Order: sequence, then C-alpha cells, then structure tokens
Amino acid sequence: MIYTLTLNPSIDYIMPLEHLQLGATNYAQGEYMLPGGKGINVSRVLNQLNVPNQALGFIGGHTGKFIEEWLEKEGAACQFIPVEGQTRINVKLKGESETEINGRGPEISQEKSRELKKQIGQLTAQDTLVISGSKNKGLSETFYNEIIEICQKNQTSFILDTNSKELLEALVAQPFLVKPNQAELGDLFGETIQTKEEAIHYGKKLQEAGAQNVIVSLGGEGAIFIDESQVIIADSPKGKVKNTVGSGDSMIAGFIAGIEKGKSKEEAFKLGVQSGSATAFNEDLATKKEIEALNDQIKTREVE
Ligand SMILES: Nc1ncnc2c1ncn2[C@@H]1O[C@H](COP(=O)(O)OP(=O)(O)OP(=O)(O)O)[C@@H](O)[C@H]1O
Ligand SMILES: O=P(O)(O)OC[C@@]1(O)O[C@H](CO)[C@@H](O)[C@@H]1O
Repeated sequence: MIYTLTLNPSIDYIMPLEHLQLGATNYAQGEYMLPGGKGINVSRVLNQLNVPNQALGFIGGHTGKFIEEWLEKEGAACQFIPVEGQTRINVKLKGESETEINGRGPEISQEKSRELKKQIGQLTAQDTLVISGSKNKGLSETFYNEIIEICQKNQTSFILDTNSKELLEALVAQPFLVKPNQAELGDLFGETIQTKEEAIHYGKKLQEAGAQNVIVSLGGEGAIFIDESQVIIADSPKGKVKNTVGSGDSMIAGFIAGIEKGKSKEEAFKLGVQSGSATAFNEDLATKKEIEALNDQIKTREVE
C-alpha cells in the first residue's frame, strides 16, 4: 500500500489577479479553495489513477475539517491525527507571476508526534511512504530523519520531497525516489542550475549518493530521469497554464502509479510528466481524463 505523509496540510486559497501591487489594496478576479499540502496532493492524484493509498498527517480545526470533508467526498482514504489549533491557509496569488504565502500551521505536541511515529511504525516492507512538505512548529529538527529510521527498520520503501538539508542526509537510506525541481537541486549544491547538462550533472550526484531514482523537474521545460543505468530527458507538452500548484506532487503520483501498474521506469516517468503537466493546465489537480488526454504527447530521449 502507498501511504502519503503531510505533516502540515493546508487549504490552498487561490486568487487570480491581473496585477499584484505590493503596499496597496489589490482585488482578485475571483478566488477558490482547494485541499492542499504535498502528500495530500499526491494522494488525490493517485486516487485519480486508481492507485489505492492512505493519507497520513496532522489536521486541526475548521480548516482541517474542510480538507477531511473534501477528501471524504472524493472517496480518499485518510487517517489523520487530530491536533489543537487550525490547519493553515496558504495563499496563492496568480498575477503575471505566481506568488505564494504559506502559513506556519499548528504546533504539534510531543504526544501527537509520538502517535504519528507509532502509526508509521506499523508500515511494512510491502508499503511505500511518500514524505513531503514542510514541518510544523513543535516537531524536532530531525523529525524526518526519525521517520526515515523507522522506515529503514521495517524495510518500508520511501520517497522524499523536502528541503535541502534533510534530503541530502536521507540519501544514504536509499530513497526510492527524490524529485527536486531545478532551483531546489541548485540549492542542494549551492549552485545556480541553468542548463539541462548541469541538471543531469547534479542529479547524478543524488543517484550516486544513494537515491534509487531521481527526477529533476524543470517546469514548462520538462524533466530529467536518472537511475543507475539511464538518463532520460522528457519535454513538457504545450498547453494553457492555469495553476501549477501541485504539479510536482502530481508528477510524483504519476511515477508511482506507473511503477505500481508494472510499467517500465521510462513509461512511469512519462506518466509522471503527463500528470504534472495535466495539473499545470487545470485549476485543481488533474483528473484521470485530463491526464489521459496527454497520452502519447510526452517525447523522451535517452542521453549518455
Ligand atoms: N508551464 C508548464 N507547462 C507544462 N508542464 C508543466 C508546466 N509547469 C509544470 N509542468 C509539469 O509539471 C512538472 C513539475 O513541475 P515543476 O518543475 O514546476 O515542479 P515543482 O516545482 O515541484 O512544482 P510545485 O511545487 O508547483 O508542485 C514538470 O516537469 C512538467 O511536467
Ligand atoms: O509549505 P510546504 O509544505 O513546503 O508546501 C505546501 C504547498 O505549497 O505545497 C503544495 C504544492 O506542492 C500546496 O498544496 C501547498 O500549499
């Protein structure tokens, strides 16, 4: 079974604007709310692709209820731990460019943190845990390392999509997949990555340090897949971009779905790119139909 972990879920409050002016009152052209948080996004797209999964994490207050009710309506399986306080609201401003203001989220007590670790401790070698997103106040600096240690002990495979320090430290535990975007990959090595060649060079370092599979996502420019025996470049399909929030998460879900369905890694990678782009071309995360509409549109090429 696939499990996703979202320590700090969110309501994503999306506001399209013609023009954002700092220091002034701005009026949006409209607004809408979606359940958010990286693991929850992965779960929602996995559901679209008919891959059974369970969403885990902490949830609180009215805002948390909004997320649970939404997921329930979609038939998504979740087993959140209720906490004091309100799940955060992340504001996504869609002007000429996208500006995001993410909340801090509720503080997590030691007791709740222990409860989550106990839950994760029940996963087995047949399970995969997708760990992604930021950590809440109250959790130790090393919380993700502690979760990964539990996974290692139980031989639970894991995927990690989080910030630089934790990602680098986790490589030795051989994550099944890491998926930095271009800027995040640069941050890991204190470099600015400008070309696909540079992205391949640094992506390979993550694979050599332990990651079983690496995807470097490049937004509208596509993505690069690296494992021990191949490097594959994919171009993104062209389309009208509506909301790229969650496109990276959708890409992870697409890759997992491909692997779960027994496809080759190249085909799974293509399904990842397809899912990421289908989400970018949609207001909410992509549906199965929107993902399938991009069938045969992902061109890949293997490089040295
Ligand atoms: N403008 C776009 N046009 C087409 N496809 C896109 C576009 N932006 C993103 N995608 C698709 O989604 C994938 C992931 O996008 P990106 O590299 O922006 O990930 P990310 O930064 O992790 O995303 P996010 O944090 O918004 O979830 C890309 O590899 C591509 O397939
Ligand atoms: O603050 P974090 O946890 O790093 O990211 C949270 C978030 O920006 O990531 C998702 C998109 O990937 C959104 O649904 C959500 O608002």
